[in-house]
Amino acid sequence: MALITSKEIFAKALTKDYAVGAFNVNNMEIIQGIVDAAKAENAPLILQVSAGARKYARPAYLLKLVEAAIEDSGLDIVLHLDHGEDFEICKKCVDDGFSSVMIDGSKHDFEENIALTKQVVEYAHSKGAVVEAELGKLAGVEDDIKVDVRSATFTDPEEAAEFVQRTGVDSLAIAIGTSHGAYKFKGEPYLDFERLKKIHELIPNTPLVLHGASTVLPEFVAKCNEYGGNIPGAQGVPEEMITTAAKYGICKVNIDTDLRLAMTAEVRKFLVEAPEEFDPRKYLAPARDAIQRMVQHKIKNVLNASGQR
Ligand SMILES: O=C(CO)COP(=O)(O)O
Ligand SMILES: O=C[C@H](O)COP(=O)(O)O
Ligand SMILES: [Zn+2]
Ligand SMILES: [Zn+2]
Repeated sequence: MALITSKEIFAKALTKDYAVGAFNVNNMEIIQGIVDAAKAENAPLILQVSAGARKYARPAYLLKLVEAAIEDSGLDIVLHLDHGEDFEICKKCVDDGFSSVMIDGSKHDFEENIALTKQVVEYAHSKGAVVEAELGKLAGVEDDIKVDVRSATFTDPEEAAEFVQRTGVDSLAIAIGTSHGAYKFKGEPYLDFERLKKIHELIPNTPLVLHGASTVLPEFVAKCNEYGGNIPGAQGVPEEMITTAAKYGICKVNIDTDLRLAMTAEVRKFLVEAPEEFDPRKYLAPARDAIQRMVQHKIKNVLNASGQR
């Protein structure tokens, strides 16, 4: 039971066409639900922390919670910085003991992204950590502005090959049509699988990462809306598309929105059905259990990572 890098688990995933779940964590109940699911499924696991999570939960708390999760579960776990904006936050997290960091240089031009990524790779590798970079832009989601997939800048396969060769990065997040949040597609869901296949063909040994990979599970959207929520038209990536993507080099699948929906649906339901209750444990416990069920479902039926630990 230890903090490990993703090197070995990605190498195995690449050869066996399954993907490793990378789940965003923000508090104890979310961590417990995810880790219990990975233990039950005997699956490799990445817990990832965004800058927003570091601000919300504070770094020291999250680090200790993940250490406790490793000790309590006996599992090897990857602790990953999600969407690191600059060298400084990547360095801070590596120095804090993260085994993996993402430097998200996708907002910079190609050469600037390469220079920034190389700087992070050099430092992280010197400390035994691994690095994820990003090439291509996911469409952002702002308030009620529905994502127009065409507004995203998809990853160029030849550029991806040059980027990996020049930076030495360990894994690469690519843009093929996904976006963060609950409103991923205006019309029919669409991922550019031809582009993914081409990227995988050019860099077959590079683990690829899919951000914005939540399905925005309809059952949770319906439950949220049934108990006072208001998220009409929320739509994500169909689960079969995620399973297909794992056959073409996608080794890491980022999931945050489905965690949020699973937790929020349970809390909303409880608060409507038990207005007399005011013990947070009464609604955080079922929320944690809902997260565990949802993550186990993803591992078993979407990522095909059960038993791959
Ligand atoms: O990409 C993500 C985290 O980096 C999460 O994506 P979702 O919003 O689809 O869960
Ligand atoms: O990249 C997006 C993840 O879902 C993290 O989101 P956050 O910045 O709200 O924590
Ligand atoms: Zn990005
Ligand atoms: Zn992301």
